[in-house]
Amino acid sequence: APAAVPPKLLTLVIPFIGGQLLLGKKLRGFGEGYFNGFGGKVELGETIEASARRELLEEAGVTATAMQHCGLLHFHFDDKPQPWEVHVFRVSVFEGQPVTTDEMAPIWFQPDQVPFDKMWADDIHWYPLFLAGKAFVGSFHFKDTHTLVEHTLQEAAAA
Ligand SMILES: Cc1cc(-c2ccco2)c2oc(N)nc2c1
Repeated sequence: APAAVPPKLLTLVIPFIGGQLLLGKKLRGFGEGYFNGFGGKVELGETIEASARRELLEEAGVTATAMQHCGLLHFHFDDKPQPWEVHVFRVSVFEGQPVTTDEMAPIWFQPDQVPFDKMWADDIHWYPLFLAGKAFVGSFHFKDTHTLVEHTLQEAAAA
């Protein structure tokens, strides 16, 4: 059987505080104008959780003081050989004030105002579970970065 390509590990960190979500608006480069949680690649030698904290500090300028792993999302793409494994974290307390950088503007949203039309196509499926405080596991098959073909999603045992 063809050797499986190990998944690319990524983190996705979303503060959910006082009933509001903090998302980052990409100001330039890949995905300009799109909104997402904060995150990126897990580097060699760092734990997934340490990577999540680092990304939140680098991208939003705040330090997570209460954070829980709440989701595991697997992605595979028709146009990429390597699958992606995204670890989603909910931050309920952070220290500091969110900072706008030249790359990213942090913006607070009411749950019913999340701009799904300017977000990854998988988000509209799992955000309801995230907002309900659930833990979840999902698998998403993308044709390319913008085209979601099919997905499965389950609530998981409490994180
Ligand atoms: C394939 C993929 C990757 C990411 C991602 C962002 C940061 C780290 O991984 C996603 O984020 C969302 N919301 N959907 C996503 C799909």
